[in-house]
Amino acid sequence: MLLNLRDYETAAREKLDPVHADFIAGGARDEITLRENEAAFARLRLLPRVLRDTTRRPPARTLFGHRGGMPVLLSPTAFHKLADPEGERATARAAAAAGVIMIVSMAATVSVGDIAAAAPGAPRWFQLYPQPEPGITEALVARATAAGCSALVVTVDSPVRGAGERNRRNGFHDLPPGLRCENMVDLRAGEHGRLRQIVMSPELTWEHIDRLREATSLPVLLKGVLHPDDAREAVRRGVDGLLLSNHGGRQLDTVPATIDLLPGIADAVAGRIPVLLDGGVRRGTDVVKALALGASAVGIGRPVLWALAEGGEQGVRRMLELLREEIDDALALCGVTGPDDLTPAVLFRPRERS
Ligand SMILES: Cc1cc2nc3c(=O)[nH]c(=O)nc-3n(C[C@H](O)[C@H](O)[C@H](O)COP(=O)(O)O)c2cc1C
Ligand SMILES: CCCCC(=O)C(=O)O
Repeated sequence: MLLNLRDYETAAREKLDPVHADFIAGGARDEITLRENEAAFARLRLLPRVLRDTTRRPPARTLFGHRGGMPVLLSPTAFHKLADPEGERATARAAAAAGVIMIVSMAATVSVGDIAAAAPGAPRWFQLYPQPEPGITEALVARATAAGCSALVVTVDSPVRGAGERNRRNGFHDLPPGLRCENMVDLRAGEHGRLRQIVMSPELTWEHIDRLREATSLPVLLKGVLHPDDAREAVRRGVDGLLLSNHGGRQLDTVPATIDLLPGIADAVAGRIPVLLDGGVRRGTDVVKALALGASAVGIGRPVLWALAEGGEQGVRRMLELLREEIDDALALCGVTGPDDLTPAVLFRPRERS
């Protein structure tokens, strides 16, 4: 029975090639961070208020001009056609129906233009691994802009590709025949959408971010800043937002859970730019915890791919509906009457028991 986000993984595994299921589920190395993301949410305790009339509770927020129905985004994930033949088209339609922003992966198996055509008018952002050659990065930005993307999410936690040992054991190194990284087609001579076209480069520096910001008028968010000093540097350089993420435990293993890093990052940023968070969000209570600790919204990664594999567009729609119901339920039970009630006071701290 599909009662919650975790149930979609079980259902999806019955339909997916086990090698592809491992690609989705897996993390880097010992998968310590992968487990920690969910474990850290589970360790936090909520402390509700009562008798406050919570009839009007959804804290809809405006993010770069988009007022969402719920404070959830689809984090960028590669290769949706591994999960469903419609791939990112199906995801985009489901996101549009739920009124949530889809962050299209640079490694999508449908081009960003075709994704836009599948869900015209829907809010979407584009995720980018900056390429060492500025011309290629700029060509990608041009494709995303032409497809109506309203923000760029630049992934900065990948100077090298994460070491997923499940993929190594399974010999999964590139897309199966017939599938391509469609955003990359015709960008480099002699390459036609193979995964290796997406270069994860140790050469990247803050200057690449400055240059990207000069080349676009779109808001630029950084995905994968974990250190408060880097968060301050991002603000200093005029970055428009942060997506606090450890790549779902797929890059450097043994970094902390994002929810444990959030208070430090929120302090460093001090409200000057929005901070979003992803990693291990599976429950409405996880969303409430992240908002209470200073996130403007949260992203979900794997549950989207599991739901897509389970039931295509309808699967993702239903999964998002379940999450919406859970958020609503958690807010009501916490006694939250509006955004101002979402403060760290919603969280129970044992040492402040009086
Ligand atoms: C199968 C898969 C593919 C991913 N592909 C990308 C990607 O192309 N670009 C990126 O920035 N992050 C990528 N991520 C990381 C997600 O954006 C996100 O940070 C992570 O999945 C959030 O954690 P969660 O899966 O626990 O919700 C990927 C994650 C998964 C599981
Ligand atoms: C170049 C594709 C990378 C996908 C990714 O980021 C991941 O699998 O975590």
